[in-house]
Amino acid sequence: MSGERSGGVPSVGAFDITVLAMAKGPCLVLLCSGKRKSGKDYVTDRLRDRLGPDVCAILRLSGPLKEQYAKDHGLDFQRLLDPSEYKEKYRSDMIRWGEEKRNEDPGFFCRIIVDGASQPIWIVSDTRRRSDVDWFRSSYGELTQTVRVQASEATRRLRGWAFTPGIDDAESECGLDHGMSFDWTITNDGDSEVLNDQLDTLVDFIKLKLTQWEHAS
Ligand SMILES: Nc1ncnc2c1ncn2[C@@H]1O[C@H](COP(=O)(O)OP(=O)(O)O)[C@@H](O)[C@H]1O
Ligand SMILES: C[C@@](O)(CCOP(=O)(O)OP(=O)(O)O)CC(=O)O
Repeated sequence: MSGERSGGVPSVGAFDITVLAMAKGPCLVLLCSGKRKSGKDYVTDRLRDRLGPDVCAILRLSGPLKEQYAKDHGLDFQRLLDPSEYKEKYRSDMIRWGEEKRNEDPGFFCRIIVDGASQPIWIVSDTRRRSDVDWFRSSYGELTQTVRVQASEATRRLRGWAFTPGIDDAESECGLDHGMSFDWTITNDGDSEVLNDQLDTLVDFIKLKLTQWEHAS
């Protein structure tokens, strides 16, 4: 169940849970959002560390977006994935490019990232727009839960953030600021004990859902 591996080979438990997830669909879809440098990637990575990669998939809407944008513009896809200045240089144009795609088809990136996900717990690490939330809610209904990662501007500045007009005041950063009530809010201001306590509570909830899901016919 925990996805433990022995000698690099998936355990029977891990295999079973994958088969179950492929047959039943996901157990829980966590839609994670937060401002730049709030720690969305950090927090979602820590959640997956606790649950194990056989149980938990991190799905990034920006993954297929960056991949196609990199191909079209002759850029280094891997470098666009890092929390680096390279990504920041292209962010504004990637936003414009992604919005063109979403305007044609709001589910475009959502469908790509869920395709083939074989784990029961899905964490979408970068939900930014109401259309993303709407797509997941209409596709997975009550399996969806929203998670907001929160950090103060001071903390985000320490992590390299600086307010950039056209980005920090646009839909990409502000699309979920109003009209949403989040199921979970994780405060990630640098105190690891505070963060761990919040993750413990969320992981307990996820494990409970997993147990119910495994035993439901
Ligand atoms: N609780 C934390 N402890 C240590 N470093 C953190 C923490 N949260 C975020 N960071 C670091 O801050 C930077 C920005 O975090 P990241 O997860 O990339 O933010 P986002 O995905 O929201 O832009 C990264 O270098 C990350 O490792
Ligand atoms: C064009 C983007 O997808 C770029 C997002 O890149 P990341 O998801 O890596 O960003 P942060 O983690 O918040 O720094 C934004 C969008 O509006 O789609």
